[in-house]
Amino acid sequence: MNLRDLHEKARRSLDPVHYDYVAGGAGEERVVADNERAFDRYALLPRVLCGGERRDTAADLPGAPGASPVFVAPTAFHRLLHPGGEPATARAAAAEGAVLVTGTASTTPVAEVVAAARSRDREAAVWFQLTAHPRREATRALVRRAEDAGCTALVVTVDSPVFGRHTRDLRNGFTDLPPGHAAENMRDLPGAPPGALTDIPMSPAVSWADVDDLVRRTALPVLLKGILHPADARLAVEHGAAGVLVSNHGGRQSDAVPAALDCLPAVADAVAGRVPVLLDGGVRRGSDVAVALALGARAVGVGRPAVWGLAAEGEAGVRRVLAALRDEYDHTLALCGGRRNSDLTRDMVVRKGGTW
Ligand SMILES: Cc1cc2nc3c(=O)[nH]c(=O)nc-3n(C[C@H](O)[C@H](O)[C@H](O)COP(=O)(O)O)c2cc1C
Ligand SMILES: CCCCC(=O)C(=O)O
Repeated sequence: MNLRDLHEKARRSLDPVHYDYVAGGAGEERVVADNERAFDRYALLPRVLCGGERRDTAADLPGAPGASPVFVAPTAFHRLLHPGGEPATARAAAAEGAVLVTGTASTTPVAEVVAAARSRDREAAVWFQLTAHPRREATRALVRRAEDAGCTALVVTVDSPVFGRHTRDLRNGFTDLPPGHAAENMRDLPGAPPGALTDIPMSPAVSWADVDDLVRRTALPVLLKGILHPADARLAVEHGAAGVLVSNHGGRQSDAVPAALDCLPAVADAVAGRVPVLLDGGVRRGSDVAVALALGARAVGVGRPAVWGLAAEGEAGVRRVLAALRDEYDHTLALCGGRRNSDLTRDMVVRKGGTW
């Protein structure tokens, strides 16, 4: 199965405006393209004669021991893309042992998303992606909803002090959710009526003090999503983050940043093993997973590939995407002479074109 076929099927089945919302990014979409292209710049240098019959690709993640090394990155508005919505995605992720990061901008309340995941696997880990609200009481209420729902970690998006300018959405005039859809987690939050994209307000005032407040108030591990600068990775650890997610939001915020993969080694060096480093952006094949793990990631997220699976075939489509990536990754690991994820090391990734 080729993930490109599912993408094509999704493209045919979606309203073109909604397709553009998912596929598109900020500005000229240079970063969208670069995230994928970055993986093409590297090759894997295998080790041989490593002598092991069994492989174990499980990854220990905050609030998710033994998870798949491929997780579902948070993406908004699943009911817009398939009637099964977030519950379909959640069941698929749980069935594949993959962490689902469910979003603030979910079209299903977080409690229902977690319940759907647990209906497949009682131990399923669902993390909650938090967009900090300009009003602290609203942010705290969102966190409480995630905690009460049974989420096992919080993923705070830190790359969105303002919303990215999505060129295609601006051209298509896509600013509001169609009638019948709402950002359900925002219901009855102070000052945040549901019903429009713009009702998930972002806050340019968010700072490290908010991270401190969050870490103090919740017992859940707090990961920061959207770290690119190694100095911020260091700060994240100092402020009590339980993990750092290297991400440029799939090229949907700034169109002037490096590919996520190109930021990974420096962030991994800065974190120096103190907390897990994760990555999302441009992961499309099992060998991409291997390159990212070798360059210092504990696990990698997929945004658009999971959405294409959902739009094309609902729960079964998401499962196919996650199963294919994990299976291809396992095969790549075998070809690299690895038995576990930590067998992939930085010396096994080389720039294409030779180094002499
Ligand atoms: C349609 C769509 C919606 C997204 N919504 C969110 C969101 O609500 N919060 C967030 O932190 N990231 C969001 N993201 C970014 C993803 O979490 C992730 O960083 C990105 O999609 C990874 O790149 P990839 O699509 O190349 O895998 C969204 C991405 C897409 C494509
Ligand atoms: C308005 C909700 C945030 C969606 C988002 O983060 C994205 O589309 O990239």
